[in-house]
Amino acid sequence: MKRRNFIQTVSGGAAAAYLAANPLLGFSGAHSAQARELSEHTIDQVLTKRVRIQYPRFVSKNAIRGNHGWGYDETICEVVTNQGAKGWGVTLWGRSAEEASAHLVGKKVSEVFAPELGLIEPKGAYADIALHDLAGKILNKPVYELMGAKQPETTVCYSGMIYFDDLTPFYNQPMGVDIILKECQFDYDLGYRQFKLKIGRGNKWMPKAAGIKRDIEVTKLVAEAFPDCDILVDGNDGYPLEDFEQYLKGIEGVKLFWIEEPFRETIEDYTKLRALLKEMGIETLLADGEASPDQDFLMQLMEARLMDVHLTDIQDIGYTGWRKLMPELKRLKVFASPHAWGSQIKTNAVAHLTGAYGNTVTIEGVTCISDDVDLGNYRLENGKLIPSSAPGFGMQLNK
Ligand SMILES: O=C([O-])C(=O)C[C@H](O)[C@@H](O)C(=O)[O-]
Repeated sequence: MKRRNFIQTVSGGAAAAYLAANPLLGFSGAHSAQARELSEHTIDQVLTKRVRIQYPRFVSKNAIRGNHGWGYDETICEVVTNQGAKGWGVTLWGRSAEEASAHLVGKKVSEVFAPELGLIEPKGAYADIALHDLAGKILNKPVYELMGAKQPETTVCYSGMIYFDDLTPFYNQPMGVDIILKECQFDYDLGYRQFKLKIGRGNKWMPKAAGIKRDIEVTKLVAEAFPDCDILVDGNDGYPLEDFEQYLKGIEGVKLFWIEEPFRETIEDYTKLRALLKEMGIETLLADGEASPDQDFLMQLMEARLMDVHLTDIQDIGYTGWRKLMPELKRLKVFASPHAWGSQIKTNAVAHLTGAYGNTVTIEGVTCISDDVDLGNYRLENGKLIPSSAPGFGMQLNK
């Protein structure tokens, strides 16, 4: 995976230049007072913990991966200061706990973190999200406010938990398409008004023609049963362009809010897909950049106007990386939707980021249950996710 280093590009001396070029709302005079408060805390510990996250139902396969199951153990980082303040969050993939600990322990919070920027040095990346929570908790502000927004911009939130559950055996028989409708109803009752359907059953799990037929059937059934909801589809890079054309023809008349990662992104295939959509009179958004993102290539896609929504995962470039990316997306007229699959811990954290920066077309919702984590006061209202206004991310570790 190629990671354009968004954190590095704003580190050290470059940080001051970056800040000068990207003034954010709400920081002017508050700067030094916040820095002073953060300087009263010295980091004592950078801990790694595991918390159990459970899904409200079994989550099955997507086009490329087998059953996701009932949940998983999430690795989180907790940062503790000499004053007893604690902040925590999911870690960044591929970043080192040891490096973060060596860099952060013994330093004042203000030396490693600036509210208007995020992490100052990339060495602390493992704790990037935890430091945002910590700073919010010390300054007694929700993270969106820490980043300059008095009130969060609220965004619709889609259910990202609808997998190929029709293929899951129940007493040795696949459950069939009804289960997808039941799951949509379950999510509707939770407050979702957007459903993301996984497609690409023919990539691995069904004969190709039957898989495309099933994808079409499921999409049409959901559209018919929930006319007041948006439908998003995600091929997880498992839908070659020719097959995807068949799928689009099969669902004629169904409005898609977005098409996500139908195939591994290339300029050539996305150019053809754009042309096809135009020819078929289909208006939708093209969302990409989640799976093994190559940020330089994504930039090329965006500049060529072949991608409408940027999806890189929050654990990939982190909070600080996303904060750097957000103004670039606005300049390119591309929407944001930091990918949050995995757990509600991520969904909730993303709601603060998008709450502060806006320009987000929807947020990935993953409803969870956990004995280890109090997931805080987040609400789905009219399909929109309202972030907690408690300090930090407003979530607590139960043990
Ligand atoms: O957009 C999404 O939520 C994903 O594509 C998540 C993936 O389905 C994830 O479950 C995986 O990697 O298999």
